[in-house]
Amino acid sequence: MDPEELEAMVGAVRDFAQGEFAPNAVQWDQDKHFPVDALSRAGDLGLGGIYTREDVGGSGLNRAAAVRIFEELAKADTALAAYISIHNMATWMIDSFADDEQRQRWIPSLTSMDVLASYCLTEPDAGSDAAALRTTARLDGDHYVLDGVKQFISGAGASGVYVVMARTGEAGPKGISTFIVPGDAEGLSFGANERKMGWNTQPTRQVIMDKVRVPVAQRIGAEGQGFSIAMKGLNGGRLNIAACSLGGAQWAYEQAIAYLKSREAFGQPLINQQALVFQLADMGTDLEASRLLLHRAADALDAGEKDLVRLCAMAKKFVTDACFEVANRALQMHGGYGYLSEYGVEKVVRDLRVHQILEGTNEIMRVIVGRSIVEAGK
Ligand SMILES: CC(C)(COP(=O)(O)OP(=O)(O)OC[C@H]1O[C@@H](n2cnc3c(N)ncnc32)[C@H](O)[C@@H]1OP(=O)(O)O)[C@@H](O)C(=O)NCCC(=O)NCCSC(=O)C1=CCCCC1
Repeated sequence: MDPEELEAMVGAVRDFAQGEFAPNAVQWDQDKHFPVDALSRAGDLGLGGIYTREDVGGSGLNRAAAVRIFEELAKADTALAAYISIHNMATWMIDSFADDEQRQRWIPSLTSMDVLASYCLTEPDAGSDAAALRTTARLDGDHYVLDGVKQFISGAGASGVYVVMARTGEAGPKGISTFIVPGDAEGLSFGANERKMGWNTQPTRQVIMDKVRVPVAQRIGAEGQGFSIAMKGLNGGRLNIAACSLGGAQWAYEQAIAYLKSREAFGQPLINQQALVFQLADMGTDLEASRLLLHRAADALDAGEKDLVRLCAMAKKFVTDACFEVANRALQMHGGYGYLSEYGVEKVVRDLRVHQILEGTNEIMRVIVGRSIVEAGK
């Protein structure tokens, strides 16, 4: 896609998100409503397979374009943008690692978002130490039989496709494989919708598998390749989540500037207070630095650079931490109004907080970056 086409696409996404998501986001958040109809319209715009190949209905864009798109979506509803990110991650994993027959079977309905997807790695007793997962997939003739529980699964219950990492062999990362489990599989059930601080425009539930039979053909990649597939999905997922933090924080920052210009105190507009303008200077700098690091990492992922894992982890850690602080400061600048739901800023703060925890905590991002620094000596 040439730069002009990309700008047109980003503009179309902005118009769509501002028209469809932004006017409803606060109410959806209050009602804990997952707007699947709006997601279906996002699918019409090509947002179900942003970096999925075009022959199966994907948009075929690169990761640098994807982070632009997630930033725009998140300005309208950060939590819903984050769900779209997860759907894209799961769709990409099937597109990249399934055989052609499976791609043709599953991907077109995912790229159109007629069917939604969930990514199932975390378990009640295996979060940061993902390679310790205990869900099993036992071979039985031409099927695998899956047993186990997945925790904190976005979209669970509403999704029609679950990309599940399960153990087919030895302990540790080499014994894990990846499966496509359809939402109507016998033996599949879901826990209650979790009550959360934020991310209320998407459901989070356990996915419970009790002797779920899945044809061998629905294993994606080779046996034992599942951990690597899951981590490769997460490299891009971490950038998308960072882009969602950036979009949410950029929106909150612009709201704060407008508020400071309109609000008078002590006989003059608040924007005349240098203490506040200095804060805006820090916030604007952090947003720009976040954007630069995010795009550096996206370019590295696009080019398959040797350091891509380190750069994705750096971007996820830096951007989600910096942008949470920006959004929180924007709330403070609104005074008491920042605490009211109708202003929308407190929703962004609640939504962004979890980005420091999920898709690898920011402590795990430091583990990844630290290991790489020690190994490379720089
Ligand atoms: C980094 C980590 C702590 C490492 O683990 P170990 O030391 O056990 O494994 P180790 O020896 O580092 O590695 C094994 C193989 O795996 C490759 N690989 C690892 N990372 C990556 C990577 N990023 N990209 C490509 N390959 C990777 C590694 O090279 C090795 O392969 P090799 O043996 O050399 O052939 C890993 O477990 C991790 O990251 N946890 C965070 C999980 C975590 O992020 N959840 C998030 C779950 S999803 C989530 O939170 C969601 C929330 C909301 C909804 C969506 C999902």
